[in-house]
Amino acid sequence: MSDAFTAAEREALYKAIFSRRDVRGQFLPDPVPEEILHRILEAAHHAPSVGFMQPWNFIVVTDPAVKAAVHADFQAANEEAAAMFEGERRTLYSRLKLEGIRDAPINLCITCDRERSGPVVLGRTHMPTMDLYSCVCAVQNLWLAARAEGLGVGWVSILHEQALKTTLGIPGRIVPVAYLCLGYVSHFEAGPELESKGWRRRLPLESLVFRDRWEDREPG
Ligand SMILES: Cc1cc2c(cc1C)N(C[C@H](O)[C@H](O)[C@H](O)COP(=O)(O)O)c1[nH]c(=O)[nH]c(=O)c1N2
Repeated sequence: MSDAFTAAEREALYKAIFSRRDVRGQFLPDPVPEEILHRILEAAHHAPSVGFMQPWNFIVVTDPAVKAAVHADFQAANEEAAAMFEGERRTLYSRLKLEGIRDAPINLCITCDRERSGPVVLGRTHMPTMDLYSCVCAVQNLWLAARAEGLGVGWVSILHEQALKTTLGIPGRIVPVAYLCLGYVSHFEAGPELESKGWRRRLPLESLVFRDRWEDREPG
């Protein structure tokens, strides 16, 4: 058997990549079957990790009371965030829907245990944040697998780290990397909502690619 993907397999992978969206407002209340949740968590668990550290944990939140508490944390942080923008930009910011915490049937916090495999980790010695980046790889695996399952995912980072830790009872050494809203959706948008709502456009790829060395030019 060849190690290469067939054309259809390749297409399916790119379809997941290009049609994955950050979902905030399109969640349906339909329950997510346990075996599907398990499949996407397995996908996350098969992410690469520095020194094969596998520093992640997955806190699956379904209790409406816990979701409501996280939503209150979001609201407090979001008011602070809105105040950082001026004039029209603030008005636009305030109109954006930036979370689906209470609408999504499942919320999922992906955390990083920075001490999982002892103090010396193969590959992390000179770049200590690599364990955190490994957890982000797990997030992306889950996000793409969810898309292939027809499930939407939305990442909510408008939260104070300590407030989230307190609300979820996360111990001191553990870092919450991603708070995700997860569930079936009415539809997937064709492109990023921040683009369709006029917040920011996708930069042209060519403007971001350098050859051999850093080039001193602005993207876009
Ligand atoms: C680390 C990180 C953190 C956040 C996000 C993403 C990532 C990678 N995004 C989603 C972000 O806005 C979105 O990915 C981009 O706008 C591109 O859109 P698509 O993901 O392609 O739909 C996001 N979106 C949102 O509405 N509220 C949020 O708090 C965050 N936080």
